[in-house]
Amino acid sequence: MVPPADGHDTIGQFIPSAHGNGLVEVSLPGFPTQLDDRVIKTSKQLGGRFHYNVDLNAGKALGFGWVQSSIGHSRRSSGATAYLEPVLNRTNLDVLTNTIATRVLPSKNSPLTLNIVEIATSGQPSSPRHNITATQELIVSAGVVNTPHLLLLSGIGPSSALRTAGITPILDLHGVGQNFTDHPFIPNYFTVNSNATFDDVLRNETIFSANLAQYMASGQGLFVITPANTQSFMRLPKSSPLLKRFGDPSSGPGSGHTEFVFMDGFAAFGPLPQPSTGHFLTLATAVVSPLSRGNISLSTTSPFDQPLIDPAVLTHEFDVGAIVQSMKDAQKFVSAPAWDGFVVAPFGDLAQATTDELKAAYAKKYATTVNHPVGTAAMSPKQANWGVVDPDLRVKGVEKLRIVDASIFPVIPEVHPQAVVYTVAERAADLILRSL
Ligand SMILES: Cc1cc2nc3c(=O)[nH]c(=O)nc-3n(C[C@H](O)[C@H](O)[C@H](O)COP(=O)(O)OP(=O)(O)OC[C@H]3O[C@@H](n4cnc5c(N)ncnc54)[C@H](O)[C@@H]3O)c2cc1C
Repeated sequence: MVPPADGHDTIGQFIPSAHGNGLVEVSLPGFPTQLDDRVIKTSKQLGGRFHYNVDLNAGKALGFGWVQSSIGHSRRSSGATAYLEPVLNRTNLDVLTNTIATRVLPSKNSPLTLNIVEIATSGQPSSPRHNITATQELIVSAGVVNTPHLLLLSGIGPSSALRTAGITPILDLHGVGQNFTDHPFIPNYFTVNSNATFDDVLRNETIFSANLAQYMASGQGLFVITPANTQSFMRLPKSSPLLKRFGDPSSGPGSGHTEFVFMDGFAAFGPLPQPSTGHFLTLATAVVSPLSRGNISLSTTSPFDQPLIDPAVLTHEFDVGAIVQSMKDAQKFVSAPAWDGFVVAPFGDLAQATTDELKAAYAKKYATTVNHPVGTAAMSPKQANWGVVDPDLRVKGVEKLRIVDASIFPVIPEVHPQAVVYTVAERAADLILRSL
């Protein structure tokens, strides 16, 4: 945890002892918005399911509190900046840019050993192809969409679907590309009585350029934030009929079912563009323990064509019911006294979404994903007949091929996934070292 960009006093905004000094830099919001105090005050006033949580990353994820972002010294801190850049001068490391892996290939059929990667060195369909053979093992980390894409192109996946797509199967592994899970997300828009939202920054090129210039020159101002400074994770009410009907899909009583993210302006998620006039609050709500499952499949046999992605957003009734509950919770939250004189009214279709049925229709119209997909090469127990990798992240039924990315998550975490991806990667590094 490093100081926020604006250097403000963070006492009471996080629990220092819950944070270490790892490689990825994390900080609290470095530019205040007019929503921040209102959110914190309301959560302290309402309590219960809406309670304040001083540090959402200190082991108890429920409640309302400050967003912690992987931002250090006003810049994004990431796997690239924290882990890769510092070791780029190592003699045993080569990074090939503008290069894509097009297939993994066997060096031996019995036992099936997949330790050759075919690459296209200029990243174009016409690029020359080269094969690189790993002496130890291949590690695929192409992400939730492209890891299953690469496996399917290589003939690893559901055999009948592969044959239909024109690929000769080399390993019948049904889980490849299945179990796609993401957090469905909707914007709840409210008109507000304020000229200080970020709406005019997005509408007016001069104001936008001034904000950008300030950020570039000093690392300060609006562009230093994500732009959400506060958020929450909430449980459904204990009496919710959804829990009775579907059981509890979360990982336990300390984990959320829904999330709120507060943005000080019109965030154009979903089908509606930013209106040309007016000032807004976007209270985005998400389901973080969804039961809908989508999939990734081949559109063609070319590695240069995107695969088909079916995110299956809000296709399970639990998810629809939970997002409707989040909309009611959002309305209750912004009706608290701290918002008096600021929030004017629900905006657009939300104003008409007065019943559960109409809220569900609104959610289906406006839903998108939070870009938190996981699960398309899921980890399962060693003997399980489902899943794609064993607990040591080795691909089932294959030698010398491991997967390390968010595709191996069997279930979606009820939080944002970046830190969990890094945790998996750290664990994988230990497993790989131990196996050498
Ligand atoms: C717009 C957006 C916003 C997000 N915001 C947040 C957030 O605020 N907080 C949070 O926790 N999470 C966020 N996420 C989610 C987070 O970024 C992902 O969960 C995480 O990056 C997944 O890591 P990964 O290693 O599985 O895959 P990735 O980070 O996607 O890495 C895969 C890598 O493989 C490369 N690759 C793919 N195919 C090939 C190929 N064939 N050959 C060679 N290389 C290939 C890609 O270029 C990429 O570099 C966001 C995601 C998006 C898209």
